[in-house]
Amino acid sequence: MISQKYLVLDIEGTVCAISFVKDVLFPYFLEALPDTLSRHFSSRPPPDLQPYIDAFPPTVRTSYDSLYTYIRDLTIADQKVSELKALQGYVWRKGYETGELKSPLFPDVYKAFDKWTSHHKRSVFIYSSGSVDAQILLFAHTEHGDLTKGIMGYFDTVNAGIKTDPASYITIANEISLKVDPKDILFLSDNVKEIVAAKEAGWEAYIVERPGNAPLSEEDRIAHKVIQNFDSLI
Ligand SMILES: CSCCC(=O)C(=O)COP(=O)(O)O
Ligand SMILES: [Mg+2]
Repeated sequence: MISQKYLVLDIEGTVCAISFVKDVLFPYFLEALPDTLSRHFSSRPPPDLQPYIDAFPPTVRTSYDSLYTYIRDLTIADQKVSELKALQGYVWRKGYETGELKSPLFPDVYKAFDKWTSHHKRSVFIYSSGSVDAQILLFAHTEHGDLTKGIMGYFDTVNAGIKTDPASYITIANEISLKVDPKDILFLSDNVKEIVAAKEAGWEAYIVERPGNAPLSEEDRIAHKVIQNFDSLI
């Protein structure tokens, strides 16, 4: 059981496997990309797509080919840039709404959410490089139903900042409550640089070591608390 009232969770490598993002979500996006861009470059471009395309640099928006190559390369390189993340969320919406995409969260996550939100009166927030829209879709369409009722707020690189910058965690703490003691917030992530940034902001932070995550060094294990699931936190 934890003492912190506020929990802030990373997504990829923490509540779901990296393979779900790399082997399911990204391929879905890359497969849908040609059709999405063709519609944008057609004689009747969908108005709701326009702002997502406008966010890319004007020099690459000049033709289908240059925009396609630019976005494909960013995706393959797993660049955490906000315009790419926003477009991915736009494209994934259809997959989630048709049932083609379902988020397979680790089994302990469902159990922990239930306990934290219904019994223990913890407030759960999400902080991911994926866009807020993409985060909401992921939690609304899990293999065990919609978890969004238990989530108090969502943070991404647009409304909070990059995840390796301590200033982002200060922004989030202020959004949670201006009166919050940073020690009362626990951040869980697979990424050691994010854990370091959160701790610099005064938060408690644990590394989550899930199957398929990047290996941790001995120094990481000495410097930080490492957990393999959420069972010890409920
Ligand atoms: C919620 S969107 C899917 C995951 C994603 O695109 C991503 O970049 C996740 O990064 P995280 O910060 O959750 O490790
Ligand atoms: Mg992660």
